[in-house]
This record gives sequence, C-alpha cells and structure tokens, in this order.
Amino acid sequence: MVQSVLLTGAAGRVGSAILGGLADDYEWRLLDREPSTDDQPGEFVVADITDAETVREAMDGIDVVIHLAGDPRPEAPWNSVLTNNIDGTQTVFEAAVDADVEKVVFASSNHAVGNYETDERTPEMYREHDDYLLDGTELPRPSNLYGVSKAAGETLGRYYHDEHDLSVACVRIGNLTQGHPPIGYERGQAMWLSYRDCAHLFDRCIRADYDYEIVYGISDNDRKYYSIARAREALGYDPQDNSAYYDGEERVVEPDA
Ligand SMILES: NC(=O)C1=CN([C@@H]2O[C@H](COP(=O)(O)OP(=O)(O)OC[C@H]3O[C@@H](n4cnc5c(N)ncnc54)[C@H](O)[C@@H]3O)[C@@H](O)[C@H]2O)C=CC1
Ligand SMILES: O=C1O[C@H](COP(=O)(O)O)[C@@H](O)[C@H](O)[C@H]1O
Repeated sequence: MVQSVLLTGAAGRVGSAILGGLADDYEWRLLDREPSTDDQPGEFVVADITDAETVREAMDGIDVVIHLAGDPRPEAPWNSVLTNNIDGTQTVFEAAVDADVEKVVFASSNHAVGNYETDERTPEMYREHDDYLLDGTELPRPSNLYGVSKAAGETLGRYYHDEHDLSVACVRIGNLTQGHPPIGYERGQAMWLSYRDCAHLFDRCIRADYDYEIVYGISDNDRKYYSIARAREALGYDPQDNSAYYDGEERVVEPDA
C-alpha cells in the first residue's frame, strides 16, 4: 500500500533532495512556512510548525512524518533554535502521536556531536587513514546552540517513543551538497551526503521497521568518522556515493570500478 508522508521543511535543500528521488513513490503532503515556487508532487500547506492547530490538521491521514523544518544555521541564535527547532519539534511529535502516526523521522545534525572534533583529533580524524569513528551510541556533545537544539530533538523523540510507542529515527545528517562533495573542505568531504544517498536513506526510514534509532546520514566516504553500520543494519541503508570518487567537481572513479 502506498504510504502517506508529511514532509515538513519541504521547500528547503534536504526536502528537495528527498522529493527529487522519491516524488512518485508516496502520497506526499508538504509543509513549510515559505510557499514553494517549484511544481510539487502533493498538497502544499503553508504553515509554521509552532502553530499546533495547523500542524495537527496536516497530520490527518498521515502514516509517516519526515520532520526537517527548522533553523539549519550552525550559528543560529538561541531564540530562533528554541522556537523553531525545539518548540516546533515538540509540536510536531505531539501532533503525530495525537493523529496515530506510525513513524517520525527527525532531521538531526552532525552538530549534535560536533565537539568530539577536539583540537587533538583534528584534522587527522577527517582523513582516510584515521580510524576514529562515532557510531550513534555516544552522548551528544554539541558544538553550538543549534547542535543543542538537535540533541533536544533526539531526546524528544526518545520520550515520544518510550511514552507513546511512536517509531522514531533520528538522522544525524552530515553535509548535503548537490552534484559533488564540498571542495577544499576535509571535514565536509568526510561527512558528505549526496542527494541520491539522501533520498535513499529517507526512503529506508519510511519503509523499515524500528523502535528508536539514531543513525548518521552520510555517504560511504573513505574519510568517514561517522559509522554507517547502524543505518545499514537497522534501516537497510546502502549508499552509492563516496567523496573519494571525486576530484573537485568531477567524478573520477565509478563505484564498482
Ligand atoms: N543541509 C544539510 O547539510 C543539513 C541539514 N540538517 C537539518 O535538515 C533540516 C533541513 O535543512 P536544509 O534543508 O538544509 O535547510 P533549509 O533552510 O534549506 O530548509 C529548511 C526549511 O524549513 C523551513 N522552516 C524553518 N523554520 C520553520 C518553521 N518554524 N515552520 C515551518 N517551516 C520552517 C524553511 O522555510 C525552509 O524551507 C534542518 O532541520 C537542518 O537542521 C542537518 C544537518 C545537515
Ligand atoms: O547541520 C548542518 O550541518 C551542515 C554541515 O555543517 P558545516 O559546519 O560543515 O557547514 C550545514 O551545512 C547545514 O547548514 C547545517 O544545517
């Protein structure tokens, strides 16, 4: 049966990567406070996620919520992350439980654990020969207030799973860029997430069965310091891209070469 998916933050970059790969695969309801200028595959609700009543209405008949809406800036000030990322995320989880939604997929971030990147470990940990790996079982160690808000979102997910039996997947997204990995930025290459792997990962989050998961959302980069073992095991994630296949903007190695 085709599932109905509510995508918050649909007008943004991650939303565009997901819809670029999965537009025809689900019945979509899209929500964003900014109206989208693109052609959209489903009904588009212009709303703020802190508006509990409208968010509740948007959940009607929905099986799975992908919750992306929020302030994505690592340098975002506290008042913005408190409102958009923490209060908004609590509103989304609460409405999902009220509407008997099956799963919520929460867009967490590398910045929830950014302070594991200590002066002693960097830049070596961004390089292929270094075997330092975070696996999602470590405690949050945010690098900014934005990262604090993402750790809070993961904790809200834990609460709504334990207390209300909602299935929750928190995806600590790395660095999503279209076409090729970041250039001249080792950290960004280590945590690169290609558009196609992004769509595939969120597809797996919609389809897989799980209780509560924290996984890293990156491609299969040789430089990685985030393990993708849990995403493979719990969700069936099978990424196709690797920042090592690129020389600048150009893909120089094919995956099965
Ligand atoms: N792009 C990346 O590499 C990463 C993104 N993320 C997370 O993924 C999510 C999406 O990020 P992007 O697409 O890059 O950001 P974006 O800024 O391109 O998209 C976010 C969307 O959310 C909407 N939005 C923000 N606050 C809202 C509110 N209160 N109510 C309704 N809509 C609201 C914005 O209008 C925007 O369209 C964010 O939660 C971000 O923290 C996490 C790690 C990396
Ligand atoms: O959470 C996020 O992380 C990415 C990557 O972080 P950066 O410090 O390497 O830029 C960032 O681009 C994105 O805007 C943010 O939401």
